[in-house]
This record gives sequence, structure tokens and C-alpha cells, in this order.
Amino acid sequence: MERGKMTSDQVVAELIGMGFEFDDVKEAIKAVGPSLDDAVEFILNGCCRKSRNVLGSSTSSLGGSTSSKKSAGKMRQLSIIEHLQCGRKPNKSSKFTNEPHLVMPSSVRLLGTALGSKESLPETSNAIIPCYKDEDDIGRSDWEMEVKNILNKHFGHSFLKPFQKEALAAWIAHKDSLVLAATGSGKSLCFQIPALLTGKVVVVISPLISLMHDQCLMLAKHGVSACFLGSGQIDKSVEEKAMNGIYGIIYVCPETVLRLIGSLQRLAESRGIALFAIDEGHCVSKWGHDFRPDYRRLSILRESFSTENLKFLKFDIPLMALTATATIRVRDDILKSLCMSMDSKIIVTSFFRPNLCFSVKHSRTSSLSSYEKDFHELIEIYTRKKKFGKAHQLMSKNLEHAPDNTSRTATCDMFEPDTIDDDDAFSESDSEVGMSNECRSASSKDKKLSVEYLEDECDVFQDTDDLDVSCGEFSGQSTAKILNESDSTDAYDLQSRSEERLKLQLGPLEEGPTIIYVPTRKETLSVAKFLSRFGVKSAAYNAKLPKAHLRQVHKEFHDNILQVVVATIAFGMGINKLNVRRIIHYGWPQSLEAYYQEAGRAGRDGKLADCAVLYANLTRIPTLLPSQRSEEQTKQAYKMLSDCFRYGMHTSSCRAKMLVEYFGQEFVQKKCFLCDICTKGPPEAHNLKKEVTILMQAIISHNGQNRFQDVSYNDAIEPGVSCRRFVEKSNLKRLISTIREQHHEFISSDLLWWQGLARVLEDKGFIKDGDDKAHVQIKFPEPTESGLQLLRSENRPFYVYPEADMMLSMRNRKPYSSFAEWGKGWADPEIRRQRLKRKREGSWKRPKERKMVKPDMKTVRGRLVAKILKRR
Ligand SMILES: Nc1ncnc2c1ncn2[C@@H]1O[C@H](COP(=O)(O)OP(=O)(O)OP(=O)(O)O)[C@@H](O)[C@H]1O
Ligand SMILES: [Mg+2]
Repeated sequence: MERGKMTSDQVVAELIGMGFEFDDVKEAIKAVGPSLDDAVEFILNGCCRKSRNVLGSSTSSLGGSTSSKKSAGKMRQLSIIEHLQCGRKPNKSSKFTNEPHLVMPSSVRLLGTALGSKESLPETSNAIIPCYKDEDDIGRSDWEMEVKNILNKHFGHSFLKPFQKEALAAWIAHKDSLVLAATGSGKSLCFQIPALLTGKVVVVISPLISLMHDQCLMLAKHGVSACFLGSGQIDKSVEEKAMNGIYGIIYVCPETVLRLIGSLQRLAESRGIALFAIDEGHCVSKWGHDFRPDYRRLSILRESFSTENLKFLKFDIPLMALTATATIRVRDDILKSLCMSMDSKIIVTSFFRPNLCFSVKHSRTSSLSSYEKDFHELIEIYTRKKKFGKAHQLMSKNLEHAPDNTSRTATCDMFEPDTIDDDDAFSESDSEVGMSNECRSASSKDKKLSVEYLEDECDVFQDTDDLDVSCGEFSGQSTAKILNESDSTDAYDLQSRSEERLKLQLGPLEEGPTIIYVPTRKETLSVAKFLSRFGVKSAAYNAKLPKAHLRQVHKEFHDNILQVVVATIAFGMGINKLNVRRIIHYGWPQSLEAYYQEAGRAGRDGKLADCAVLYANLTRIPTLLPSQRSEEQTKQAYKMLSDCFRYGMHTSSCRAKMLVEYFGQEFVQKKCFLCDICTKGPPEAHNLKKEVTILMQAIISHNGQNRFQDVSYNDAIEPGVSCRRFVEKSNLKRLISTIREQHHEFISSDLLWWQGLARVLEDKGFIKDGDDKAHVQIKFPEPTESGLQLLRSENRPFYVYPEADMMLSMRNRKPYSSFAEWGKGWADPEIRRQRLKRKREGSWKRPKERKMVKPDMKTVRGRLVAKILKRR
């Protein structure tokens, strides 16, 4: 039955089926009408404020009534094996249903909800069973069978993925664990199932309210009681109910869990806590891309919920940290920072997402420029206009009048757009028809949401308090087979996998929405505005836009109304829409971790999806987005940005391989068969022995000179303090200038080309950066021991695959003087030569002197300028 066409009665039946109380259901439908989703949301948000005694009415095994809680007293902490043993043979003697060991069949138990449901618990389920004496009697398959039932019944999946099974096995053995699995692989089940299996509470620490909110909604639809606490929870009684054991799963942000330690300890004693799950665990690590200081304080959990501290516990309550993006350094930091036990289990599954097609497209232009060129393919896809001529004309016309500064023409893109035909009609009214309400309202409210309205700011983090900006799609569809298979590391059949991938490659990229990530808030608006003009249903999303707008964007995106969302990273974690077909990074991402997480939002249905870094500007080295960082964090952030830059510059290694290896994993497949490098192949390798020798010699000779300059300045200026800044370091740019001067054949060679070569030498360990500060691109090269050896191996060739910047500069050779103005560039021998030649020939004219503008005496600056001029 379609959800949209349900009658009130059907909605009531569904909600009761989910386990909600009839009174709550009635109240919700009265408030929001016969909409299943809205009603669930209404109830979960705690909007049902009835005077009835909720606590007293709960008899659910997942809920804990006040009376039963009192009666239950202190309970023995049972292992999951014991639970399962108990669950087999009913014992009629028990009166209490909330005791963890009084386990009823999961199918019955799961119907109990946050608000309690008399109907959901038949009397016969009040069962207690004598436990097996010997734990060894129980085979491993017992819990697996139980889990399988839960999976089937409540989530509609047939099997646990291998990594999920491993994570649950670690939890059953009462071990702490760190689960590393690709985005969208199903990490949530690892902590949701323990609540369903034991009837105890699982506490999930999550960084965003919207993420918690969506997971609660999704769980409610699967008939599992859950709540979220913290600033986003409008019903203050939810916290009390949660601490009384009413909910099976409690989502909290770190600050809240730290505040509630005492109450949670009491909860551990009464109903029992099965697990603490730290979702998006990379937030713990300051080496990660999304560090949250509050996450670090979660170390208190290990101590507070250990047998040493809580005498009623038989074993420490396990911790489970989960993330999709953690390098080896981040993993170690998570384990250490959370004080996880020494025998913690680390479960690493393949980071490889076989259906994602990675690519990088470069240009020499600024990322803000040339929307026309950069997005013409995307516009073509969504407007279904095969012939793009009229659209192109319209585009140019519009851009002429565009108020914002978005249309600087590209000078030399590496990949030119296809030729444009001039037929088909394309009118502005077409584009208006295609526009979503949101876009229309955005453009009508131009003044409010104009590009000028917001400064060129960036969203550096997703805000914890992204209150009720809902995201997530809960279609209940399982991810495609191919994703399941990617986890099965055993029985790995390389050959058939390659074939499968090739088949995938043959299939077309299906239709579906696109997310464009841009670095600044301003650009979200300008790109969305640009796309809307050409009929693409697009909307901007950044943290500073009104909440109502953001909510609307989420809704339209999930309802497949919007074709493109242009967003900062604020449109981030928790986007679990299955059919996202394209993720475009328009400009450099800040790290490969962030990139992989954002790219991972594509293709969750297992079908082919595109992940492109589009038109990364090669002439400008990427910079860090502004944020408050310590010196150490700045260094780390530069390192991560540099890794990302290198990923984009590489031309010879499979992109999926680079990404997977970045996370410390071996890429057994060797090739992904889909990325731009696998499909086009690497460029021709060149023997650059001569160039390498010249560069190395320049570096060595410069460094040799500098050594003598080190001492005297130190003592004179700041005794005892190293004064590298006073020493003339071998700046790469200056070295290249010297090479140009001294070697005639390189007189017109491009800086970009040499920078690429220096990076190759650095990657191979022949040079290193001699600066204390971190740089994205090597700045002050110094030779290493192997670099010196390389110079000695005179006759050996040195083959290099030109990097993207090297290729671009080879492709767009231009005389070096072309970017020099009068007064600039005299130091460059080629500029000097050309200018002198033109002067001799008489073709050179001194540029006209700029007319002096009279200073404005009304401004402070103007008065200052006037004063200076007067002095002259
Ligand atoms: N065993 C399974 N079989 C089939 N599908 C599954 C299984 N487990 C989870 N899924 C599906 O995988 C999808 C993603 O799940 P989930 O949101 O838990 O992923 P995640 O790993 O937490 O992703 P992210 O890194 O974005 O947080 C969901 O649609 C879920 O239904
Ligand atoms: Mg998740």
C-alpha cells in the first residue's frame, strides 16, 4: 500500500502495529492528519503530552514500568548467551517483563515501544526460564539464528554482513570494539541489534541531532523504541522516561551523555545497558577530519561503566566505536582516547565501494569562474536537452547580466567541453517550470538570500545543534548485492569480481539526484542560482540559511523533487538517500577522509554512481578553510589537504586504490576498472633524468650555501632561538628561476611543471621540505640521502608519469612573458630578453601612467592618502 494514500484507519492500524499506544496515535493523527511519517515524528518528538501515567502503563519488556522497576531491584548482569539460553524455555513464574533475563521471543518484544503498549505484550510472554548450567552448551549459531530472525522481521534483510557478524561476536564476548566499514555499509545495525537481542538499553553517542532524529524515526518504523536526548528534544519528560528504561535505544550527543553519567549508572543497575556505541567515531580523534573536543571526554565511559566502579556488573559494559573514515593513526587515537580495553577488537572491512566511479577534472581557472563550461554537461543531463545550443546562448546572455561574479571565462581547461550544437529550443520559461518551489522562492527572495547577503564564508563543521533539519531516507530497501559482496573478504574471487565490474561499467549511469559540494556558502547560492536558471531543479544548502529552507531542501531532496543540491559540508553525515547518482566536489575537498565520506553518499543502492572532483584549479594550490585550530591541528590539517591535493594530481594509479590505501588497507583488486585513470590509462611515461638532475643539483647547491648562513643572526636577534626565517632557504620558485636563467633550454618552462616534478621527487623520497611549517606543495626542498644517491647513479634513466599540473603546462605552453606586466618580471631572463628586443625594434610602448584619482576627503583612508601625497 502506498503510504501517501492511507486512510486514517489504516494509519492508526500501522501505528498500533508499530507498537504505539492507541491514545498517542489518536492524538498524533488529530494533530498532523492521516500521515504515517508525520504521526511517527509527532509521537517521537514527544508531542503527545497526555496527563496519563505513561510510566505506569508500560508493560513492555523494552520499557520499564516504575512499579516493575522498583520490584526488579538490583538485577544480575547476564551475558547475551545467558539471555538466549533463557529465551528458549519459558518459565511461568516471573511477574516482571523488564528484567533483561526474562527474555521473550524477539518478535513479541520488539513491538514494545517508547510509550509502552499493552497490546504488544501478551500475558504469556511474562516468562522466566532456567538458565543452562554450562555456557559451552550453547553453540555460536544460537545468537546468529536469533539475530537472523530480528533482521528479517524488522529490517527486511536476510543476512548479516560479515563485518556486522564480527562486531556482534565481539560484543557478545563483552569486548570493546572499533568498527571500520565503508559509508552506507550498515554500521548502525551493529549497535541496534544488541538492544533487540537483550532487551537492555543501548546508548548511542552521535554528533548531530538530525542524525539522531532520523535514526529514531527509522527505528520507530521498524518497530523499535528509541529516543534522542539533548537540546533538540522538545519534550523534557523524554529524558526522565529514558533514564527509567522506557526506550530500547537512547541517542545522545557527547555533552548530554557526560551530564547523565549518574543516571545511566542507575539505569545500568535497573534495566541494564547492553552497549555504548560511539557513532562517527572519527570525531574522537584530533588527527581526523571532523574532530569534536567533546568526543574526547567520552573516555570517562570506560571507567564509569566498569566492574571496578559498578560492583553489580559482572563484566565491563562494552564500548563500540564506528566510523567509515579512519586512517591507521586515527584508529590508534580513537582506541587510546576512549581508553578502550587492551583486547579491543578492531573490525576492518573493505573501504572499497565497487560501484563508485572516481574522477578528477582540472583547469587553470578559478573555481568560481566558468560555470558555463563546468556545468554544461550536468545541465544537459537534467534538462534532457540533447542539443545544447540554445541553452548555451541563453547561458551566455544571462551571464552577461549576472550580478554576481561567476562568469569569468576559463582560459585553458584541460578537458574541453564537447562541441555545442545550435538547434533545439530552450526558453527561460522552461527553466522556470522545472524549478522547485524552493528555488523559486530562493530567487524571488533574492534580496534575502543573495550572494552579497552572505560573506564568502565556509561551513567548517556540521553543527551538533542542527536542530530538526531532518535527513535520511528510510525506504527499507536493502543495499545492492554488490555492496554486500564487497564485505566478504574471504572467498574473494578476483576474476569474477572484475567481470562484474566490467558489466557495471557497461550499464548506463541511471538518473538520480546530484550533490555538488562547494567550499563557501556564497558559492552554494551562486551555483544553485546558476543551475536553476537553466531549468535544473536545484537548491542551495548551507548552515546559515534559515532552518525552514534547509528542512524544505531535505524534504524535496528525499522526495526526488530536487535534482541538484549545492551544499557546503553542512549537508553531511546522515544523508542516507539510496539513489544519489553524482557527487561533485567543485573545488578541492579539505581532506581525503572528508572527501571519501562525502563521496560515499553516492550509489548506496549499489548501482553505478559518479564521484568527481571537478575543475580543481591547478594554478592555485588549495588552502585551508578558516577555522580555529591549534598549531598542531593546523599542521595536521595541511598534511591532510596535501594528501588530497596529491590524490588529485596523480595520473597513474587507480583512484579507488589510492583512496583505499590511504586508509591503510591493501587494495587486492589492483584496479577499479571505473575511475578516469583506469579507463583512460596513465599518460606516457617520460625519462626526466636530465631535468631531475638539474633540479637536484640546484637544490643541493642552494642548501650547501645556506648552511653557512645559519649562525650569526641567531645570537644577534633572539639568543638561543632558532631563526630559520632569517636564513635564505631554497625556495622552490627561486630555484626554478635560477634554472631558467642558467639553462637556456628551460628558459620558457613553466613553474607549474617544475612544481609537479618536485612533488614526484618528494613522493619518492628524494627531497623533503626543509620548513617547519606544513605546506600543501613542497616549498623549501632539501635533498635526502636517497636523493644524493640518485644523483650519483648517473646512467640510470628516471621515468616519470607526468602529474596533472605537468601535463597541463605541457599542453598549454606559452611564453613565460605573457603573464608579466610592466614593472613585474624583470628578474626573469625571458621577459627581459623579449622586452629589450621589442624596445630595440621600436614596437614597445611604455604603458600609460595611471591617472591619479583625487582622494575622497570624507573617508579616513582618503584623508590619510591626501596627507601622504602632500608630504611628497
Ligand atoms: N545486513 C544487511 N543487508 C542488507 N542491507 C543492509 C544490511 N545492513 C544494513 N543494510 C542497509 O545499509 C544501508 C546503510 O545503513 P547505515 O545507515 O547503517 O550505514 P552506515 O554504515 O552507518 O553509513 P554511514 O557511514 O553513512 O553512517 C541501510 O539502507 C540499511 O538498510
Ligand atoms: Mg552511520
